[in-house]
Amino acid sequence: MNGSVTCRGLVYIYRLEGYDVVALGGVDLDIAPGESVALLGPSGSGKSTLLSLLAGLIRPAAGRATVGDTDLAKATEAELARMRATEVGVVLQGAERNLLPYLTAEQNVRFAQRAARNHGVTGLPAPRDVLALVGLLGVRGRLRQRPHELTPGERQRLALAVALAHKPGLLLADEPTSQLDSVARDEVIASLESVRRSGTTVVVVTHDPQVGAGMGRQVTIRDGRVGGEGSLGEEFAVVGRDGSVHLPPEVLALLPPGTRVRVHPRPDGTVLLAAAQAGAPLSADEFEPGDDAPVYARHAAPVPDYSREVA
Ligand SMILES: Nc1ncnc2c1ncn2[C@@H]1O[C@H](COP(=O)(O)OP(=O)(O)OP(=O)(O)O)[C@@H](O)[C@H]1O
Repeated sequence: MNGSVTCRGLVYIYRLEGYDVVALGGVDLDIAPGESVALLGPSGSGKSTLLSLLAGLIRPAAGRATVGDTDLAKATEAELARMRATEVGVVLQGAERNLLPYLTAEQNVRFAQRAARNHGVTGLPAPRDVLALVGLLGVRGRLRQRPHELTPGERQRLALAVALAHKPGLLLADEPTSQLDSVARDEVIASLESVRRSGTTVVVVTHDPQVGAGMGRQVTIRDGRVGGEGSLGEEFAVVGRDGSVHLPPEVLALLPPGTRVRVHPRPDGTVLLAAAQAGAPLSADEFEPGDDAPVYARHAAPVPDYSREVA
């Protein structure tokens, strides 16, 4: 597997009782094989959701995403399970969640290879080699120690080793340095760099600028969309199952809840028109993109038509 990632107009919606949360509102992103990328952005911007999608743990609501040769929207459950077992390594937030506490470091890595073996993968690396890759081999006999006997930094590197046990083409790590001191953090950054040098694509969600600086490229996610690095520079809103539209925050600031808007279909898209002042006349004909817009048309926002794509 070549470890590449492609996302086009990727949308994910959490369906909750009575309302939807649009976690990703049209992500465009390309990651080349062997790249290392930090996903940065404020809390709640959709970073972990994107990671879960790339890991094949959840499915896109709309848009396209491919990891290597796997089309994440079209793959069957069995194909996604195979991808997870053979091609993608995932480090969940919190090292302990990735480790079995009663197994030694070496046994943890060996255990993590079982799923790949069950899928017929042969020629897996020796656990010692995987531990060496993340810098854990030869550290005071760590091989035979259990997770609680390791330092926090070593535990996190063991979590990386477990995710790499089946030699995946793509490593996805969610906040691998949270709650580590600066020395341990630097060790983890060095391990990630060594993983990248081995040819594995590395995608890391992080709040830590130092971790971001240690990656080859930083991609910022804001409000469920990729910043200037990878987007087409368009703003997206998504039509929910009940027909409601979740507007981007900057548009919501102009059109607060309760605002009356006219929805005007046009050949080139759909336009929302809202009066700036009570009683101001509304006419879709008066809105011409690029024109010196009248005051009420400044609030017009073209909304891409996702209604056929969102199931
Ligand atoms: N299981 C869930 N159910 C409902 N909404 C969710 C769920 N998980 C995340 N969300 C919402 O989806 C949006 C994106 O969340 P996500 O966890 O992907 O962001 P994040 O950038 O990883 O945040 P953080 O940096 O805090 O981990 C947020 O509005 C969040 O509240």
